[in-house]
Amino acid sequence: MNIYFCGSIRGGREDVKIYQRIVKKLQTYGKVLTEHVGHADLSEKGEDAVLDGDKAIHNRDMEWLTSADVIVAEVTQPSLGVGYELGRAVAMKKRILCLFRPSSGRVLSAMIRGADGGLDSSLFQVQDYTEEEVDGILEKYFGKLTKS
Ligand SMILES: O=c1[nH]c(=O)n([C@H]2C[C@H](O)[C@@H](COP(=O)(O)O)O2)cc1CO
Repeated sequence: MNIYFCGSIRGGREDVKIYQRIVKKLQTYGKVLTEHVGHADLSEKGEDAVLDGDKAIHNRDMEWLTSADVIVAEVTQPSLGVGYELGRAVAMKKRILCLFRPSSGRVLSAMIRGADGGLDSSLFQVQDYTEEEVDGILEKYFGKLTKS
């Protein structure tokens, strides 16, 4: 299974430890295409090693998104890139799980919270969580996915 993980980079790296934890768990279910999002040494400048810069990052990520079976996004730290990826993924009719921590004190964008399809089986789901709960939430989500 190809998994595309979204997390803030230029939007700020405050949550990188949580991204790392999520990526590690996701790797037990399949190939995480965007593993770099969880790397502690990736700063909010973004990936600078890519030769063609931002265009190459965008085009590579859109290819990965197209090939993904499921998208998991940590949406607590607001990020234009993550919002864009989610919009593109919705247009591609991908299966999407968004994870948000209310303990951050932030209020999630209505454009994300409001996109939740409601039913457990819906393509777009938003799940509020605390860090301790994240492994269990992913186990439940991927448990259902692999059965369907
Ligand atoms: O260097 C990068 N590499 C990369 O893969 N991205 C993608 C993956 C992340 O889920 C998302 C982060 O967007 P932003 O940088 O606007 O926070 O965009 C974004 C950047 C920098 O914008």
